[in-house]
Amino acid sequence: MVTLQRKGIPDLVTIHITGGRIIDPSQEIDQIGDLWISRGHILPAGGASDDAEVVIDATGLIVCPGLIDAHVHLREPGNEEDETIATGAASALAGGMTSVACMPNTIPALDNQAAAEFVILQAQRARKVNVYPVGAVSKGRKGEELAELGQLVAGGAVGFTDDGAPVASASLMRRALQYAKMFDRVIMQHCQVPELTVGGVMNEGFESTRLGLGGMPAAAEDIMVARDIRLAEITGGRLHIQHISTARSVELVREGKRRGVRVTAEACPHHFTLTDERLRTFDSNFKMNPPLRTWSDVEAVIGGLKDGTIEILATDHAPHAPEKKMRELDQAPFGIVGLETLVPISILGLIEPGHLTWPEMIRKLTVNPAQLLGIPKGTLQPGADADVTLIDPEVRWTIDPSKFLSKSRNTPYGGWEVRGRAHTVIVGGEVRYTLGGIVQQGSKDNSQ
Ligand SMILES: NC(=O)N[C@@H](CC(=O)O)C(=O)O
Repeated sequence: MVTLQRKGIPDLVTIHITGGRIIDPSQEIDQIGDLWISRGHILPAGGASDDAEVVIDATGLIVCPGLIDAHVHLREPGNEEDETIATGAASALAGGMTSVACMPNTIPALDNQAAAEFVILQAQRARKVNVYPVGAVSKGRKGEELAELGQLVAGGAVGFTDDGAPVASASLMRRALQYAKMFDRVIMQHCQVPELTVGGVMNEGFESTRLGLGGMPAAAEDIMVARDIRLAEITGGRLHIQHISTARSVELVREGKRRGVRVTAEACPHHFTLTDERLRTFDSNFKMNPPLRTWSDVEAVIGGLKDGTIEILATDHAPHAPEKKMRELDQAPFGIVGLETLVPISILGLIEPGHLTWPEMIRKLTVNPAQLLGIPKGTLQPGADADVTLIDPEVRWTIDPSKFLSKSRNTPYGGWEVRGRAHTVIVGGEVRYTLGGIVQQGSKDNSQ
């Protein structure tokens, strides 16, 4: 329960969170205790001398560093009918995130300093979560010429990707890995050999043959993962494999790490909870890129999450307006929303079956993505920015897409009965969300 001892919630008050299970993998903490926040920062244990203006009884709740999603699409500019930075940030907040990294496949592409600065400005205006732009690797995401990576970094870009499309050219990828090293930034790759997926709608295999739908072979991903690990090895650059989906790719990353290559990987909830059999419904909410694979791939992704080969959980939140997603399966765009279902679906897929412990899962949503993006987040250390997520791990609820704060509804999980969700979300020392909705704060909220 949130008790306000003053009328309204003023900015940057002192907050006392009592009796929660504090899980902070950055400090190897997992214990019942209190957390104090004042003037936007975490206080040392023992807290403030004065009474707190806001007291949150966190009995039965998990208190952890604000969750970070390293892979979201916010669609602004260019496709505001699907999502805007403000609605995407609200959706993130409702899902328990305090920071997200947004992909550059906007129209125009996020490939220059002004575009990166625009994202940050819009996020500040929305005043929901921190939004970090990821710049394009190539100008216009055309895969021909390197974008101005240095200027993008100056504009606030935390990494580079042409996501939505791979960097198909090996020589361009090699140069990107070399060049980004100068800024200690990561190249995030949507791994797919494009020639092998032309006309593909779903995973290539038994199900696609049965349904008569164009296939996207697992090898299209595997080959690109193998190539790029080798390129990361010869350049010494940092490579991040986005939305890993095949058994062979997981094995390649595992082996690359063993050799000391600077490679990391992320997995999305749909790739460890769903398979290509779902396409038998011809429902476009099961159409995403990379596609849903087979059970052996799902098991391999879970294996990679368990042994640390895959150190990051991310949503690939890809909103598409209903009129687009309702087209026939081969015409509908790839992608599903994910921000508001990340926590319960990860509990369902990873915690309930005993694949990961809570601290292991929270590590993949806090300190690990913070390291990937090079941002000073993902920790409850004294002095850190007070980005904190309280999770109710037991509350049972039914996923109802009509209630999403995202502008889009394209989820495969509608109607699923799940357990666990964000209870209260604090960003920069401000309570911005509690179960039941966005907290309106003073006159400043949404007005600047
Ligand atoms: N992941 C998806 O299925 N869709 C992404 C782009 C992409 O990666 O294809 C989108 O922007 O919609």
